[in-house]
Amino acid sequence: MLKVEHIGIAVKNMESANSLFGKLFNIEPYKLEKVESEGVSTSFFKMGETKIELLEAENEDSAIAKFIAKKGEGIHHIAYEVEDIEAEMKRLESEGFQLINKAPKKGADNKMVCFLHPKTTNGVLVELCQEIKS
Ligand SMILES: CC[C@H](C(=O)O)C(=O)SCCNC(=O)CCNC(=O)[C@H](O)C(C)(C)COP(=O)(O)OP(=O)(O)OC[C@H]1O[C@@H](n2cnc3c(N)ncnc32)[C@H](O)[C@@H]1OP(=O)(O)O
Ligand SMILES: [Co+2]
Repeated sequence: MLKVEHIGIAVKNMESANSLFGKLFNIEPYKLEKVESEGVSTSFFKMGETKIELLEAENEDSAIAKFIAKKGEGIHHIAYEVEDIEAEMKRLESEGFQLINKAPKKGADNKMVCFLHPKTTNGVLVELCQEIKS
């Protein structure tokens, strides 16, 4: 794994969260992007070598909606950048980590992603991200 690519934070209202984190960081988000397949809208703040990703649910089936209903707003996941997501998925599965999605899927911010189940990662939802090379 190369670095912490982003930290995902679940928020109820993107507009107010963007305003709050914009004041906190004293910067504007560099990207607002909907990911239909995940039922989320996202907002990214660049923080040095890593990013903060705000996530708002677009529908009640969204993982973010369920998370907020159960746990409230807050840190949702940690994403790591990897060179070769398929190789990492194979390695991690052989190490006993549970893959939530068995194949990489298109995520936000030009990445292919997959998720590891929190019950196999000490309660922290982990996302792997590989940059989609143009
Ligand atoms: C891809 C776009 C973007 C990007 O960066 O590119 C994103 O990051 S999208 C982020 C939103 N999408 C996801 O999170 C997809 C992966 N998540 C899932 O598949 C589910 O949320 C899952 C499997 C983690 C939980 O599923 P579900 O909510 O249906 O089940 P439960 O509520 O029963 O949870 C089971 C168990 O896990 C605990 N849990 C749930 N979410 C989290 C979390 N974010 N962090 C830590 N733990 C979590 C939950 O409390 C349950 O534990 P239990 O002890 O049984 O209460
Ligand atoms: Co993410």
